[in-house]
Amino acid sequence: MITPDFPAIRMRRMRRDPFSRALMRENTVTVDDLIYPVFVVEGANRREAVTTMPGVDRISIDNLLKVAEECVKLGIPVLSLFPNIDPSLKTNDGVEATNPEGLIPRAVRELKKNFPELGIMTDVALDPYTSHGQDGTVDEKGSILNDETTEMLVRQALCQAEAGVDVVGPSDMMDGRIGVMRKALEDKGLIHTRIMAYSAKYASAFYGPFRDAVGSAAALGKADKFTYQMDPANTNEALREVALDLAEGADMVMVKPGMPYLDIVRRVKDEFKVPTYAYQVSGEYAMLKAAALNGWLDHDKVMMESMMAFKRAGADGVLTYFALDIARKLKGLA
Ligand SMILES: NCC(=O)CCC(=O)O
Ligand SMILES: [Mg+2]
Repeated sequence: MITPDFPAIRMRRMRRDPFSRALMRENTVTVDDLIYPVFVVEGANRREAVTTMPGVDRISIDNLLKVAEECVKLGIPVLSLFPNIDPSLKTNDGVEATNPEGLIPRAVRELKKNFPELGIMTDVALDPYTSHGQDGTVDEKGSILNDETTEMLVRQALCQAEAGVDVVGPSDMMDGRIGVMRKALEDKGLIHTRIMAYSAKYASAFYGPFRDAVGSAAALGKADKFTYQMDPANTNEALREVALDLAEGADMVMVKPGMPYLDIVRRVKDEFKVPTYAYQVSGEYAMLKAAALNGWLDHDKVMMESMMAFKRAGADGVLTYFALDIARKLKGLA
């Protein structure tokens, strides 16, 4: 069928050449969009592969400093730290998370001493520290206690902030934790610590490989996190969660997982117009890597296209295990 506008309007005209494609391009991916999550372990010169995340290692603090140096060289603005804690330190309440001499506070101090200009973010959550792999204290009946957990999270956030971290990222989904955390930080004079709230974190099966990486998979077993993380069926609920975290004092909000939840990213950005981030989680990384390793997908092309999809959905930045690969690609080094 011939439409009245054709051939006056030919959409293919602007797509014909690289120059006109560049002129009409609506979104771009830059190194400023990247937050690089890394897994930290105790010890010296340790580097252990996470088998379910090809290309990702758990590294000791000395090796972490080398990674940080590369991030600075490449211009990656922020590193985000996740610990793999020795099982002997894990308890029901996860109190090791509040130890100022623990793995993460030490890593933060070393990083800030050596690379003061590199942004450092920490995970505020108890699951790497609990004997049961849940993100909170569990009572006799198996319930995750909200207010007791929040108290511990506040102590964890203060401990990280006192070690000098720039951004705390509460990823636990307890109610009311942003408000008490913000107040506690202010009361201690820690007025510059930014809070990136994992506001809309879904109870997703895409976190599987991450739980191997931090060593919480075995402890968690067949248990799930549906009493605190969001139901993947819901959208409006995510907007309420974001509204609450902003009202309580979050500087930035996050949607997690990423690619299967781009509709949520777009709605959050449209509704609130605040700094909005997405987490391309371990399972998303694993599926792209696995397909690329099999020769079924072009690694770099799907990596860059997935980043562009986040930008198009309205994300201001993305936590991604591809961050180094993306930065090297953008700098023409890979
Ligand atoms: N609190 C951080 C995570 O749960 C990360 C999940 C993932 O990468 O799968
Ligand atoms: Mg909430």
